Amino acid sequence: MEYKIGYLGPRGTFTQQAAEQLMPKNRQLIPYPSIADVLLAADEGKIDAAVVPIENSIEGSVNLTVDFLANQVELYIAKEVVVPVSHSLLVNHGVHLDQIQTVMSHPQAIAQCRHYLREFLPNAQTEHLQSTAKAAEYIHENKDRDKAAIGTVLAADIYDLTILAANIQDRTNNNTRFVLVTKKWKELLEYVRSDNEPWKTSILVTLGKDYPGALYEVLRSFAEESIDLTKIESRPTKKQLGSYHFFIDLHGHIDDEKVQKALAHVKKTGSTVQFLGSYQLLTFTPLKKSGS
Ligand SMILES: O=C(O)C(=O)Cc1ccccc1
Repeated sequence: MEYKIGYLGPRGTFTQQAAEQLMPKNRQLIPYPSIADVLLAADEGKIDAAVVPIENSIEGSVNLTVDFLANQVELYIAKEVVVPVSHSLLVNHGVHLDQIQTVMSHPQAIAQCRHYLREFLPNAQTEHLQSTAKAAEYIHENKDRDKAAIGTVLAADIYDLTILAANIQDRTNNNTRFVLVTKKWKELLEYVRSDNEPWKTSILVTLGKDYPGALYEVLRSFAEESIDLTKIESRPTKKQLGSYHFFIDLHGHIDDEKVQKALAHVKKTGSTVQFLGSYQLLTFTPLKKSGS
């Protein structure tokens, strides 16, 4: 069995590196031009699963991914991986820093390199593209001599670019969480599960009606079962201003008795619970060839 795994492409993205490790065997990796495209392809059954970034240690949630999983598609997280993100400034061969007028990349990559850009390219414009590798591919194809891309060391190799500066991110501890999401959750879970890694579960809670202590009641349900929450984040429901739902990550598997008990209690308080997946963390192995 070969699984079709889509990822935010083109070749040379951080997402590709995550995808390679999330599904090391029996898979065909297929690049998609945007997060929306790859999630919709998985939702429509054109591919078996998608790999997308979901959260960054500096910039926070990747809202597009989180909102899609909540509202637009029915996909479940089967595995996660945390990838250390190191950005490089990529140019066509022979281009110098003082020639660069535009820096192109994924918005999060540009945001993560603000200090470098302010110090070394204070007059350059920035341009947002769908991914870091798209920017690298663009300047390669157009042979631009006044543009640079922020991207991976891998992209420099693929698109035949020079690394003008490496490790240009503001913080050395720049990590991004990527998830493997699928409609075939049970099947893929069997495939990617590891023996002794603890489980996490992601859910989306929508409060039934707004009354004092509604969120407190939800949180109490988990506290009473001694369930550890690792993340809680509110996002607008997009239905009306001031209406939110809550993304909650917790320790445990959806089938655990205490998780079931806590969720039953949450529902009893009038809130709804949308399951987003139970999954384990894969430990990322850094590439041998790296920019550092
Ligand atoms: O564009 C990429 O290479 C991605 O995989 C998305 C991304 C962008 C910036 C930081 C982490 C992931």
